[in-house]
Amino acid sequence: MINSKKKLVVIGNGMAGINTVEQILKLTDKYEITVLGSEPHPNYNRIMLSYVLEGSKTIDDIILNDLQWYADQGITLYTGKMVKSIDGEHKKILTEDGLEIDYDVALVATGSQSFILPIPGKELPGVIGFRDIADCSAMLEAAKTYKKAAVIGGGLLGLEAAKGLVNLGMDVTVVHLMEDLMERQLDREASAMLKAELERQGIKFAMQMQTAEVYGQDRVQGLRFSDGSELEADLVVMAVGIKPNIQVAKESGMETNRGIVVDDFMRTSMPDVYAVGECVEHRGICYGLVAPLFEQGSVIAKHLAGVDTEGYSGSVVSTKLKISGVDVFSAGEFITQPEHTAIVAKDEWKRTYKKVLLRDNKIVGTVLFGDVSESASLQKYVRQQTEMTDEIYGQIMGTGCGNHGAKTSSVETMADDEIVCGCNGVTKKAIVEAINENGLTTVDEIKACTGATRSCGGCKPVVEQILQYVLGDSFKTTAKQGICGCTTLSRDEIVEAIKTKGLTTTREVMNVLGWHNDEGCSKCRPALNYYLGMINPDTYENEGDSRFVNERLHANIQKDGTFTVVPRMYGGVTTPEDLKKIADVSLKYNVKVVKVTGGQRLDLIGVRKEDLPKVWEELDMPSGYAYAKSLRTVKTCVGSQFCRFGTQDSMGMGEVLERKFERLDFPAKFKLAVNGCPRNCAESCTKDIGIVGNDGGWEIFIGGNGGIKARLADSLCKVKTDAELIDIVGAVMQFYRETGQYLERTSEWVERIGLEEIQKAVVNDTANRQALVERVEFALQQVEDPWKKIIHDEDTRKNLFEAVTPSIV
Ligand SMILES: Cc1cc2nc3c(=O)[nH]c(=O)nc-3n(C[C@H](O)[C@H](O)[C@H](O)COP(=O)(O)OP(=O)(O)OC[C@H]3O[C@@H](n4cnc5c(N)ncnc54)[C@H](O)[C@@H]3O)c2cc1C
Ligand SMILES: NC(=O)c1ccc[n+]([C@@H]2O[C@H](COP(=O)([O-])OP(=O)(O)OC[C@H]3O[C@@H](n4cnc5c(N)ncnc54)[C@H](O)[C@@H]3O)[C@@H](O)[C@H]2O)c1
Ligand code: SF4
Ligand code: FES
Repeated sequence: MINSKKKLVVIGNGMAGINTVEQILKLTDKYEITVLGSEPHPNYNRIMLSYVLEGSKTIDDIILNDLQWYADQGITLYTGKMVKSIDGEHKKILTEDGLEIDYDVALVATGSQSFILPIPGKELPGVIGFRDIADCSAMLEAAKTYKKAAVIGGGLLGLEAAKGLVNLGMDVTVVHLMEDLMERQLDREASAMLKAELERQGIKFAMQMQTAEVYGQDRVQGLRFSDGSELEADLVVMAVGIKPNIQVAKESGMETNRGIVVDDFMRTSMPDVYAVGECVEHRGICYGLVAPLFEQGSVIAKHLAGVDTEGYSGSVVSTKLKISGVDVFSAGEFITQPEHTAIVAKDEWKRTYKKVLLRDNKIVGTVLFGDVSESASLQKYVRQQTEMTDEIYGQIMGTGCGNHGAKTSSVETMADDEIVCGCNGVTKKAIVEAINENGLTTVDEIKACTGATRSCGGCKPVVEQILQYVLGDSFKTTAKQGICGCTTLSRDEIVEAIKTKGLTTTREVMNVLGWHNDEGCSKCRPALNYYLGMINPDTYENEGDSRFVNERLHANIQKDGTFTVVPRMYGGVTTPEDLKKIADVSLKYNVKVVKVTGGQRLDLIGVRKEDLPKVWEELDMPSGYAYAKSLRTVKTCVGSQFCRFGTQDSMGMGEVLERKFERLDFPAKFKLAVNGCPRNCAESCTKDIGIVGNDGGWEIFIGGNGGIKARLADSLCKVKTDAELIDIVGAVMQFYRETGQYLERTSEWVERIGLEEIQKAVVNDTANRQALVERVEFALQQVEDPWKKIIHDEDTRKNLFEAVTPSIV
């Protein structure tokens, strides 16, 4: 039988080449396909090498198409085969070891190689790039013996490599040529925030350093810089960019420049020879991310299958750094120019930064740090150069009022054509249709069906949300979510392990429970610090470094770098003597504003960091904990002492409760209110615990919230005596402390645990209530006033308050 199929030979078994083959196979079976790759492996996910190095994936995990796949598709695969050139006249592919393979159509997909700086010593053992499995294995092996690594280049690759090496226990310095990290993707602000976060995660930096030489005898021993200084290193990773592999093209006489020159249909200057991927130069641009390469592959697949296509017209690229606990996103233009209108929001406390650039009111670029929840929408707006409107402003900035006030980044409001998976160009609509039409129930099934999540994996949380949204109640997460990217363990598993294994420090938890990331991240470290303190209140030593800056300094940082001081005023009641002290201190330390807070306290705004201990000393009042995940305030109404309607002494009870439970740590901030009668002047309905007096005693409400996600409190129970009230309040607090997830407010906790379950634990089961009360009493015995402690601690005063700037967790 005569084989009527055309011979398609692909040179390069990497991500772009095989993605193109996959797209061709979806459209046509008219090609007999042969693939030649110089690496000894089947096609794997190069992007995930960062995760292999970091320790969260193995080589096996990152194989995209195993050998069986090639066999199943009828593809002839040659691994470890280096192609030398293409003989266009005789239509043959020639390999370095003398093989000749006929072709009708050839596709060059040879990718890039690491750019190695042309400096003395570059060939010393221990100097490598980071491009393939071999490089990754070499680094994993080196880390077993050697301890000091230098990564040259503070771009995406260098930073991911550095984090991986830190995880392997190495002492890592990133040597960067420029003033800012990732200067090709980020502006100065985001770069600085990124650097601070990575330093916190254990990476050191040598900025604005030009490497002149790698020195060493039989192996690298260090770097010498152009200013004559040196850095010791027994492993050097060069991550200073990439160089397209164009040798085959040059040898074959194709037009090349930096890359292989192609037209909009990805045709090279040689007849019937196409090119795709990082080796390509299209309209003067060589791309280094998979999304544009897969778009190129789609054009080739359509063209070769005879499906109409407009051709490839270039891509707007966006990038995300793949380091757990560091969310950075950038798309389009990112440096503010005079012609731009810039929308900028920076939150130093939450460590988030958002910049959106407009030109002629069109969205042309964005940089996000810390909160990248709007990245998908912004990517679309940048790609389409969407006109800025009030609605879009409200959506992406999460501000404004009226209809566009609410932050609406949920999948429910996401447009159908919004691209969810940037790497593979998969829209929300495609995912929803795939779920509905094929009865999909897991992210893995969506991956197999649509390709979403298959490359960098950055879109997985959104894909999971879409799945949840489409399936509603029948949604079950199959892939268990860890508390952060450093672990797959849930909050309950971690708390259980701390108890059963007797773990005592955050580092011990991370080591014993196999954290992917030795240092943890800004999500898990404060959470572990809380769980450890909650479980071992008497023995656990609070780790200040694992707390947010406000909790370390016991004051709230403001946008101008000054702090606020809120002294405790039990039940919102003060005295002329205390007011006088507050006035004196405010005058003496030039407090900018004295503000009455929503919780009936006085807020001294604008205190300089170095003055904080002196302010506390002279105030001689307890800390009001306005900065902490702790009992903030007990708001009270006038109550029966003075009010005509009051049946209960709300001021008195508020003071009792506040004195009793102050300084107790909770998963999140905690607020109370006590009212003398159901008129509810102190607004119990929006508090974590709201107490309302009635004729026969008190009614207790829980789970109220007046914040972004407002929620009216649920009635928990009615009690007759003050003693019963205090017991149940204590039991609710302890039950929340023991079962709440770190940062989960009671409004979410009540919804998650269920009101009935809480009633059972703290109202109906009196023995359980008693046990909770005993545990909360025990925890309360350990608390002390932080301000008092600091006032008498010279070292802390000097190091924490008189040092130049606080390092922000
Ligand atoms: C560690 C790391 C992390 C990355 N992270 C991301 C990320 O998060 N997001 C993102 O979008 N991109 C990321 N990238 C970039 C992405 O991996 C590349 O853009 C993509 O792999 C390029 O695909 P390609 O097919 O053009 O090249 P490659 O995947 O490099 O494939 C080319 C293949 O051709 C082979 N070859 C070369 N010459 C010949 C020859 N003469 N004969 C036979 N075979 C040959 C090579 O050995 C190689 O296997 C990352 C890259 C690295 C190294
Ligand atoms: N998360 C991701 O998307 C991701 C991750 C890894 C790699 N990649 C891709 O892989 C490719 C390679 O990444 P890369 O970071 O090497 O490339 P890059 O070109 O993005 O960054 C190289 C960095 O090295 C710096 N540099 C250049 N010469 C230097 C010198 N002599 N000394 C010190 N620093 C020097 C540059 O200033 C630049 O910041 C890129 O295409 C990148 O997009 C992407
Ligand atoms: S809640 Fe009742 S007791 Fe309290 S101030 Fe208002 S009316 Fe008076
Ligand atoms: S965005 Fe990279 S896999 Fe989806």
